[in-house]
Order: sequence, then C-alpha cells, then structure tokens
Amino acid sequence: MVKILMHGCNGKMGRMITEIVKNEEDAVIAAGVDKFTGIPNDYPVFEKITQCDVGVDVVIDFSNAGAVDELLDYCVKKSLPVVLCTTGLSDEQLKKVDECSEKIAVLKSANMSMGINLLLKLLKDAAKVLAPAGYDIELVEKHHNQKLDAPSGTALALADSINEAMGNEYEYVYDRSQVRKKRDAKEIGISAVRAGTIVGEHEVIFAGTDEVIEFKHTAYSRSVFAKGAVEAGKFLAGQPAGMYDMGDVIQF
Ligand SMILES: NC(=O)C1=CN([C@@H]2O[C@H](COP(=O)(O)OP(=O)(O)OC[C@H]3O[C@@H](n4cnc5c(N)ncnc54)[C@H](O)[C@@H]3O)[C@@H](O)[C@H]2O)C=CC1
Ligand SMILES: O=C(O)C1=N[C@H](C(=O)O)C[C@H](O)C1
Repeated sequence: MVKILMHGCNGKMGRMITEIVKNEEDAVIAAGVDKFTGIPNDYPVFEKITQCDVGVDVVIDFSNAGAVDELLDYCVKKSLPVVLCTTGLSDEQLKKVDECSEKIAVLKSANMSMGINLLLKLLKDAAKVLAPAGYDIELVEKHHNQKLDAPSGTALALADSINEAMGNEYEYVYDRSQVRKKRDAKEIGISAVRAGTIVGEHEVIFAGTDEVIEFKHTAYSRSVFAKGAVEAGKFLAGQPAGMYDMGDVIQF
C-alpha cells in the first residue's frame, strides 16, 4: 500500500485526487497539507508541511509556486520522493528542483494527462516536417478565471518539446501589443485566455501558405490530471534519486 502525502489537499486538484484515491486498492492518502484547513477530511491535515509528522512513501503536490521551496526542503530532509505538479515556478526554483533531484526522486510534469503527454511526442515529428517547410508555430491555451500563472505550464512544455526537436532555435513571444514588425520565422507565439470554468485547453497551430494544421487537447474534467498524478505517485514511491517525468510512467 503506497501512503501518499497530498500537498494542497483542499484545492481543486487536491480534492479531486482525494476522491480518486478512495477507489484505489494499492494507495491511500495518509496525510494532507493545506494552508486552508476549513474542509473536513478523512485524513489528518496540517497547515504547514513542516508540521507533518505522519510517515508516508511519496508526496503529490498541487499547491502554489510560493509553497514549493519549503516543500522541497522537507522532502530532502525526510528523503521523500515528490510528484511536483504545481506550475509557474521561477527559474531559481527550477534550478532548486534539479539540485534536489540529486538527493531524492522528483517527477515534475506540468500536465499529468495521457493526451498531453502523447502530444508532447507527436509535436516533435510534426515540427521536424512543418517548420523547415516554413510553417509558423503558434500556441493558444485557455483556462479558468482562478488560474494564477500565465502562460500555462503545459503551453511552455509543448513549446519546449517543439523547440527541443528544432535544436532550441526558437524564441517565445507572449505579447505582440508593443511590437510593430512582422513575426520572425523562428518564433513560437504563446497566447493565454482566462475565462469562466474552462478546465484546460491547448491548441498548437502550424500555419503555412494556404494550409493550417492544428493539434488540440481539451480536458473536460480534472480527473485526467488526478488519475495521472496517482499513477505517478505509485510509480515514484521507492525510486532512487533522479529527475523523472510522465514519459517514465506512461509507456507509449
Ligand atoms: N500538472 C498538472 O497536470 C496540473 C497542474 N496544476 C497546477 O497545480 C496547482 C494547483 O492547482 P489547483 O488545485 O487548481 O489550485 P487551487 O488554488 O484550487 O489549490 C491550491 C491549494 O494549495 C493550497 N496552498 C497554497 N499555498 C499553500 C502553502 N504554502 N502550503 C500549503 N498549501 C497551500 C491552497 O490553500 C489551495 O487549497 C497550480 O499551480 C496549477 O497550475 C493544476 C492542474 C493540473
Ligand atoms: O491551473 C490549472 O488548472 C492547470 N494547470 C496546468 C498548467 O498550467 O498547464 C495544467 C492544466 O492545464 C490545468
């Protein structure tokens, strides 16, 4: 039985994971951490990660970028593997994540869904054919009005996947409002929409002369992220130190 510490247990994702784990035979949430403790849970909930004294096998984190440094310090101190799903981390924090992965197992992924992880692979092939043929690349992401970071971690991961396939020659452009020149061929434009309760939509557009190819992923429920996160947690418990991603969990 894998014992999970749910970091951010009373948020939208934390609550979804709490429900999904109830149907798991080989995993259980042994404790939660959330700065908002106003929700009754079946497991003990601590306001701060440093207060948690329950023995667990793995941490699943869906919280806030501001909470991640303390979480990483705790995981290193307790030698705990951590599935890091929070997005919007700073460059400094990303460096810290890398350093921590020398001491503990860290699985970092901006999107735990099967569809996006397949898309990360498919886009590399598409870009290798379409970019040299002169197709422009643009990305549009849409999320709910409660989301703090923009662009989404997934949009950045999709752009990084394309860029990696193209020798990291592309620059990301987030805002054209102050620009008075034509777009460069080696740009990936990234636009963000925040509205209503949209769970998560990502569109990657390859636009050539008289032809457009679009890849689109729509998450209709947070359960697609929650299921992936639980699988990742079960996979990561007991793994040696290192940097992991969803490609290690979902074998295509
Ligand atoms: N990797 C993935 O597949 C996905 C990642 N996310 C990311 O996960 C994060 C959380 O998303 P949601 O659950 O929608 O947000 P949310 O705002 O509904 O939940 C976050 C929870 O973290 C808690 N929290 C904030 N600061 C804290 C601290 N210092 N210590 C303990 N708890 C703290 C809040 O009280 C809240 O309950 C975001 O960064 C989001 O972008 C969201 C969905 C999927
Ligand atoms: O905040 C969200 O909701 C989501 N965040 C992730 C991201 O930033 O990519 C993943 C998902 O799209 C939902």
